[in-house]
Amino acid sequence: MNERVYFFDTTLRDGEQTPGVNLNQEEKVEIALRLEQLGIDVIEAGFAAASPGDAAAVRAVANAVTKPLVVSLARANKGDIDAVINAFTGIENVGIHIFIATSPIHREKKLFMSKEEVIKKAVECVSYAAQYFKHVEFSCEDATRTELDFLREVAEHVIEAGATVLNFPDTVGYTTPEEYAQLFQYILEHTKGVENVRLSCHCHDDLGLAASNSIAAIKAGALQVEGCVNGIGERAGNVALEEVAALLETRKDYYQKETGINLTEIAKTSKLISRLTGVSVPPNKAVIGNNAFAHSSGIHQDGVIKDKTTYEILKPESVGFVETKLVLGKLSGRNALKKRYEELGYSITQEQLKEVFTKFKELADRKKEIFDEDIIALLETKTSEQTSTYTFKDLSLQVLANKDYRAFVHILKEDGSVIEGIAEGNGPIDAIYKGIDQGLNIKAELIDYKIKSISRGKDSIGEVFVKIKHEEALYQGRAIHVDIIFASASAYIDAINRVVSLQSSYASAEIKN
Ligand SMILES: CC(=O)SCCNC(=O)CCNC(=O)[C@H](O)C(C)(C)COP(=O)(O)OP(=O)(O)OC[C@H]1O[C@@H](n2cnc3c(N)ncnc32)[C@H](O)[C@@H]1OP(=O)(O)O
Ligand SMILES: CC(C)C(=O)C(=O)O
Ligand SMILES: [Mg+2]
Repeated sequence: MNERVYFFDTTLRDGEQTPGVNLNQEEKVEIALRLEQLGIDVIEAGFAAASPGDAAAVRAVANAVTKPLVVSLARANKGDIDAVINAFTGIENVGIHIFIATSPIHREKKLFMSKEEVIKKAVECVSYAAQYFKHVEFSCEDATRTELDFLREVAEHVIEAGATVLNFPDTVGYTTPEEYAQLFQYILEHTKGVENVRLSCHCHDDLGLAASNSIAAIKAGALQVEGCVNGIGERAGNVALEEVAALLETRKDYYQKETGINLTEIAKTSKLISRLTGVSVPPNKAVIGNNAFAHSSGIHQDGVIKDKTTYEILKPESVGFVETKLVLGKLSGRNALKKRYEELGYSITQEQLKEVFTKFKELADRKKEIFDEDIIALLETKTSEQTSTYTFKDLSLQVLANKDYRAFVHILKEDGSVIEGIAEGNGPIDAIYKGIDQGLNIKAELIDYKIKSISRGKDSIGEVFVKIKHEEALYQGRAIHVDIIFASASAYIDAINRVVSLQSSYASAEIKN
């Protein structure tokens, strides 16, 4: 039978120590209820002595949740402990978390206490709190910079005084996986009474090792992991609990541990915490980042289409995300493009795919990300161009001394010849349209011109609609392109193609008659 690892969430306490984060009572309760859904075993709801508001929030959280145990942090002094006792008066399933720093740096430079004084304070406080709480967690702050034999000494004393959980925080993110594992092994092997308590790890990410250190501690025998969803917290943050949970699940074969975490709740919990704290999740963040299940290169996309396990070790739906994302862009291949068309309801032949893929790559060279609207537009453009007599080729513009424009427009005819039209106008579009008229020797009046962006972002595709009048009849034209000048010229030529096509159908009707 696999051992059970307990998840202690301190998003509402250490997480609130993230610079700029301040959660009010309602927000703490909302997050706590979600943490309960996530399957968190212990919720550290705050630091009762920090402010009357936090004491009230800690109480409100304890009243709101049913299953998880709720604790409040307290320094090793009677005042802080009394604040927790008062906050939890009359509530079941609560506990206290008392801490004092044990490292020489903190003893000498912050607390101004000797080893003996630290032990005395710790014992006094744990014994006092144990009269009120069945669950008393004790933390040796800055444990990873503490002499190992002193840690053992403190541990033995507080176990005797009534502590039920012993936590060895890597307060400043200083330790390494090997060293942290050795700390737990040492405590487990040498501490009297250790079999009566649960050992806990608490890692900060100052050197980017919070997850590696936490997992090393678990492997070495820690049965509780403390951290925050989204990895928020003081400085570089705490370990991201979702990473530890996902790792223990994905590599159950190796770690052989059970947890109470409902992985499918991770996405919702992460989003709520991000919204209420205002701390956004980086796109590349493991498990919860926007890109965590997005594949952008052709070879990966091809693999994932054939079988997701080629490039996914975790199913997005297993952590509450809807689906794998294939992000279309410059590095995508035909298989991903075809799949997206099919998902959007367009079935295309290999021949069509070949043609549209060339346009797709041209577009992708100009745009960072290709959206669904873009690829639909590509397909539609292709269809309308199939019947075109004239196609816009390129143009150049000159600004004249009087601020008018002169346009040199090149139009490709069906037979491959290029027609040039030159004209002046009071704006670039006016000059281009007059240039097209001149080149094609046609007299059309522009009745309407509209431009809108089809997709998202600064490099979005522009869609231009034009309406022209020719010999009393109205014709519409439409074109899309990332370059709006290109789209404007193409839309006008599209309308002219409709004039030409109607004229040629009249002509053939007359011949038949
Ligand atoms: C590693 C961690 O994350 S620890 C948790 C950190 N979280 C917080 O500090 C958030 C809440 N903190 C607060 O609101 C305030 O700091 C309070 C209300 C707790 C205390 O405020 P103040 O009384 O003004 O003290 P201040 O914060 O300036 O200094 C901390 C004092 O606690 C002492 N102290 C620090 N840790 C402990 C401890 N674990 N046990 C006993 N005393 C401690 C310090 O030595 C210092 O004492 P001093 O005033 O005699 O020099
Ligand atoms: C209060 C303790 C547990 C803490 O947050 C730390 O040492 O990082
Ligand atoms: Mg901490």
